[in-house]
Parts: sequence; C-alpha cells; structure tokens
Amino acid sequence: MPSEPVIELDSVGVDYHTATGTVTGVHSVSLAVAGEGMTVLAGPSGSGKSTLLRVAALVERPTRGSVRFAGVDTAGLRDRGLRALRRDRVGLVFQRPTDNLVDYLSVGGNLHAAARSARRDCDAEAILDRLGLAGTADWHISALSGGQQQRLAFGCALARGSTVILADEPTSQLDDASADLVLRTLTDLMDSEHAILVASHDDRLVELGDRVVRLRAGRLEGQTS
Ligand SMILES: Nc1ncnc2c1ncn2[C@@H]1O[C@H](COP(=O)(O)OP(=O)(O)OP(=O)(O)O)[C@@H](O)[C@H]1O
Repeated sequence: MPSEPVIELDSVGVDYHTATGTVTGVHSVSLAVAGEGMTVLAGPSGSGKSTLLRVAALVERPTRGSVRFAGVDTAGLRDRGLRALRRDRVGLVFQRPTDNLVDYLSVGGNLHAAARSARRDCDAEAILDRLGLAGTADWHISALSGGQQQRLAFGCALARGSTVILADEPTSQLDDASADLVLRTLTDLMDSEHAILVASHDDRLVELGDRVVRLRAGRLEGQTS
C-alpha cells in the first residue's frame, strides 16, 4: 500500500523580487512527497528544483499556495513553529560538502553537534559504521574525501533523528567515485524508514528514485512512479 505523503505542496508559486523586477521561480506546482523511499526533483538548470526543495524543507515560505508537512498546514504556523518542525523532522543536505559540516569539529564532533541541535543524543560510532566511516570519529573533516564528507552530512541528518531528509544536488560537486559513495548512502537510507526528497540533474541519482518529478521553467512537466 502506498505510504501517506509527508509533504504536500498545493499550487505552490514562488516569486523573487529583484532590482529589475519580479522573477517567478516556480509558477503553480502541486506535488506530494511519499513518507518513504526517494522522490527526485529533476529538471534542467533554472527549472525550480532548489526553490521547491527549500519550500518543502520549510526554509522558505511560498508566495502562493499551501504546504502541508506531516499533516500540518504550515500557513498557520509562526516562524517559531516552522523552525521547531524543521528541527524535529527535517535533515537538509546542501550541494557543497563543507556547507553541511562544522569545519573546526572532528567527524564525531559534527555528529554530536547535529544531535545536540535537535536536543538529542546520538550513537556516533553506530552511524559512522553505517556510513562506512567506522574509526574516523576523531579525524578532522578535512581528512575525509568529498564523498565521505557528503556521507557524513547525511549522517548528521541521522544524528538529528530527522525522518525527512532533503538534499539539493548532493552529488554535483563530486567526482564519479565520490558520487558513488553518496548514491550508496542514499540507497541505504531508502531501505529504512525515511522520506527522501532530492533535487538533482545527475542521471544516476534520478534513476535511483522511486518517484521522479520533472520540472521545466518553474512548472511541472511530468511525474513517474
Ligand atoms: N534568490 C533569487 N533571486 C532571484 N531569482 C531567483 C532566486 N532564486 C532562484 N531564482 C530564479 O528562480 C528560477 C528557479 O531557480 P532554481 O535555483 O530553483 O532552479 P534549479 O532548477 O534549482 O537550478 P540549478 O539546477 O541551476 O540550481 C530561476 O529562474 C532562478 O533564476
């Protein structure tokens, strides 16, 4: 039986006000992110993937339309409520590995800091083991490859106890071998009880998705599942 959606975007539109006028990044997009498995937002550059990901991650409010997250209509939440929902449920991974990590903390220190930010404890060794990074807890993060750093970024989402993991182009800054590490981590997470939403134009990642939402010029072009 298909799982209940964890995020539902209904007729979402996003405008950006720039010095030269208003730019509409997303026109009117409706989509649902299933409560398990991986949904991929695919499309060429400028199609609105990152914008929709930020809206789905509760980082940005839409200009128009509604966002339901875990059954909650987020329009009714003040910024504080939105932050709490994000803290308790959302793990966000950006495209540049170093943007996801604290550079003066060790590998294990990053996991513990992530857990603390969600007011939790974590079993750092168990997470590192799961990520294929056993024995690196005391290492400085610069000792990890880009792919390993990106794996650790997903580990931070696990340390936070995030049930919804969103990633914006997580392989785009990596060479093929490092991207492979990230794809393997995503495959592992897809087999567990997480909802994953990834924005990407990496064909290998798109092929991995349980559902693919294709965007073009800020509009929904099609969906496969
Ligand atoms: N902060 C902003 N100010 C103005 N325009 C923006 C802003 N962010 C996004 N846009 C515009 O919104 C549209 C969608 O951008 P978005 O970054 O969401 O696309 P994308 O599919 O993620 O592209 P890419 O793959 O290049 O990251 C583009 O036309 C972009 O120029």
